[in-house]
Amino acid sequence: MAKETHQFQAETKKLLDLMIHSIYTNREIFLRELISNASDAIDKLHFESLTNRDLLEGNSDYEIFLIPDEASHTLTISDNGLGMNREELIENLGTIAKSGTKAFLEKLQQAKEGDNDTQKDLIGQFGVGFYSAFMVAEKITVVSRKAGEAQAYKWESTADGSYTIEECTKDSRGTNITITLLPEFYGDKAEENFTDTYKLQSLVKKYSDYVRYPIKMNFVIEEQPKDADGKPIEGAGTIKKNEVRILNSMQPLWAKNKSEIKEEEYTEFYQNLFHDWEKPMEVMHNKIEGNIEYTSLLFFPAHAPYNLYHSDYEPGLQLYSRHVFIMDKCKDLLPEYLRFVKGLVDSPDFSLNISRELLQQSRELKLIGKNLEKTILKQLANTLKKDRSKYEQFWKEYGKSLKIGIYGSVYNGGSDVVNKLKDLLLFTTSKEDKLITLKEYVENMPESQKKIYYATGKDRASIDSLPQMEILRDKGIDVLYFLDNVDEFAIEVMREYEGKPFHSISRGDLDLDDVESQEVKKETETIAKSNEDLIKDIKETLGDKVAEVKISSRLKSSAVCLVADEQGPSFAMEQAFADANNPMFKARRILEINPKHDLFARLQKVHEQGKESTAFKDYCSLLYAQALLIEGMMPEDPAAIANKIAELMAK
Ligand SMILES: Nc1ncnc2c1ncn2[C@@H]1O[C@H](COP(=O)(O)OP(=O)(O)OP(=O)(O)O)[C@@H](O)[C@H]1O
Repeated sequence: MAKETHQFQAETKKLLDLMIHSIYTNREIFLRELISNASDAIDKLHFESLTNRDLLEGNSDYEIFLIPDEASHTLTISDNGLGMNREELIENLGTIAKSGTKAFLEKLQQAKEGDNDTQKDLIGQFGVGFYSAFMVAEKITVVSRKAGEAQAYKWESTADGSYTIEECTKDSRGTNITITLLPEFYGDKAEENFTDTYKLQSLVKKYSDYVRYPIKMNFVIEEQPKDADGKPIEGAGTIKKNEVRILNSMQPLWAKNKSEIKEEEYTEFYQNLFHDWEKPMEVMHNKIEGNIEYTSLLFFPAHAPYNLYHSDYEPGLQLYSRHVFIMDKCKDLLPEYLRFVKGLVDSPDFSLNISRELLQQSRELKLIGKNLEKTILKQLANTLKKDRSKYEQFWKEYGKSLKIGIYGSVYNGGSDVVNKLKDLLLFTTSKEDKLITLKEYVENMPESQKKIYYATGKDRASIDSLPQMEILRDKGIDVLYFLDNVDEFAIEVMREYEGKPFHSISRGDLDLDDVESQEVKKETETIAKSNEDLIKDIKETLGDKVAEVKISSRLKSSAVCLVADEQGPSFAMEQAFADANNPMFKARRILEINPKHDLFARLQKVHEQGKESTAFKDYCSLLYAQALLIEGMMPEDPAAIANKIAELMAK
C-alpha cells in the first residue's frame, strides 16, 4: 500500500486548531490522556483475550513505556494493548465519533470569544483525549499493530488539516505514539521539558499513579564503580547505567485504610479515573465484610454531565476482583435513578472471567447492588438532615434523576421506589423561594387543609400570576411549585404523601374544606342554578373547544380561568406529551367564570341580546382566549382575537 493522504473531518480540524492555539495552561494533561488511552487499550485486549487467548501472542505482561529522546526531541508512549488497524486509525484518529467531543465543540462555540476561563473549564471537563497531544506537538506519529493481525500501520500528522497512513512493520502488538515536541517543550531552557525523565516521572505520579498497568521508563544513572565488597572505588570516576523503573504505584487507593487517605488523594484519584477537573461533590468509601465481601468507592461528580439524561450517556460502575480490573460501566449494580454515581466495586466474590450476561444473573452482584443503593440513599438522607445547603446543591444537579426514578417506578420498582425516594424530594413553594421537603410542607399545613396543593409553570412568576393562586394566597395555603417537566408526572405516580393526596390548583375542584369555602361553594351553586341558560349557551357557542363551562368558586379578581379535568392530564402534561410527539393526550378543558367580576354582569346583559347575537359570540370567544393566555397558551386565531379586542376598545 502506497502512502495515502487523508483530510481530517471538518470537526476534527476545528478541534485541532483549537488545540494548537490553545491558551489552556495545563498542557501537561496530554500525558495523562495518552496514558489513559494506553491503559484502556490494554483493558480491551485483556477483555477480548478471555475468549481468545491467541490475541496475547504469548505475552500477557501488560505494560506502558515512556521513551523520551532529547536528541530527536520526541516523546513516545508505547503500549502492548489491543492496537488499531488501518480502518480503526482512520475512524478513531481522523474523525470525531465521540458525541462528547462534538458537544465540547458546540459548547465552545457558544462560549463568548475570548472567554478564556470557559475555554479552560471546557477542555478540562471534556478531556479531549488523543487530540490534546497537539497542544505540545509539532508532529504526531502513531505506529500500531492490532493484536491478532499481521500488518502494522503508520499514521502521521502535523495538524495541518491532513494526515497520512502507510504500511509499516512492528514486531509486537500495540501502539507507539511519538510526539515530536514543539520547541518550547524540550531542552534545558524550555518552560516545560517533556523529554526530562524526572519531569515525566512527577507527572505520572501526579496524574497516573493508580493506572493499573506498570508505566515504565528507562533512567540513565551515574554510578561510582564498586569493588568486590560492594564498596565504591575511590577516584574511579562515574559510569553510566540504564535502569528501567516503574513510575506508578499501581496500589489501588480503595485498598488502603480510610483513615490513611487524605481528601486530596480521593480527589486526585477521582479526577484521574473519571477525567474530571472538579472535586467530586461526594465521596463514599466502604469496606464490607461478612456474608458478602466488597469494597466500594463511589463519587457524585460536582456537576451533572451535559448528557446525563440522553441515551448516549453510559452509566455504571467499574468492577474489580482482588484489585484486578474486570469491567467498565457495569450497569447492573445501581438502579437507573442513581445513574449519575461514578465509582467502582472490588469484590473477591466476582469471578475474573465472567461474561456480561452471566454477571447480570449473579447473586453476589444483586446483593452488592442492593447494599450500595442503601448506602447511597442513607448518605443522601443524612446530608439532607445535617447539611442542608450541600443537599440543595446535590438536588440542583441530580434532583431530576430521583424524580424520573419515581415516574419510572410505574415500570420499574413500583411503590418500593416511591417509598425510598419520597422524603428526598425538594420543591419551592408559593410562600418562599426556598426548597422544602414534602414532610415540611405537610407539617405546616393548617388543620382544615386536607390536600397538598401544587401548581405547574415555567417559572415562579408565571405561577404567581395564575388567577387560581389568589384565593390560596389569601387563605394562607402554601402551594408547591412544579417548575420541572417531570415534577407533575412523578407526583401523578405518587398520588399522595402520608395520606394527603396531591392536588393541582389547575385541575378539578380545589376542595377547600374550611367553613368559608363551603359557604362560597353553596353560593356558587345557587348562582350556577340561576344562570343555567347562560352557562349552556356559552358552552354551545364555544363548542368542542371546552368540555364544560362552570361558575367558579376559586377566582377572586380574575374574570375567567381554564382548568383541566381531574381525571385526564393537565395542560403541562398535555404540552409534554405534544413535545414528545404524543399529541393525542389532551387535557379536558373546563372554562370557569367568576360570578363576582363586573364582567359577569356585563355578560348577562349581552346574553339578553340572544345567543346568536354577534356581541354574545364575541364575548364568548374573548373569554376563552383570555383563559388560554393566562395559562400561557396561544389562541388558535390570534389575529381574529386581536381584531375583536380592537373593535371592543373602539366602542
Ligand atoms: N493507545 C491506543 N491504543 C488503541 N487505541 C487507541 C489508543 N489511543 C487511542 N485509541 C483509539 O482512539 C480513540 C479516540 O481516542 P481519544 O483519546 O480521542 O478518545 P477516547 O479515549 O475515546 O475518549 P476519552 O479521552 O474522553 O476517554 C479511542 O477511543 C481508541 O479507540
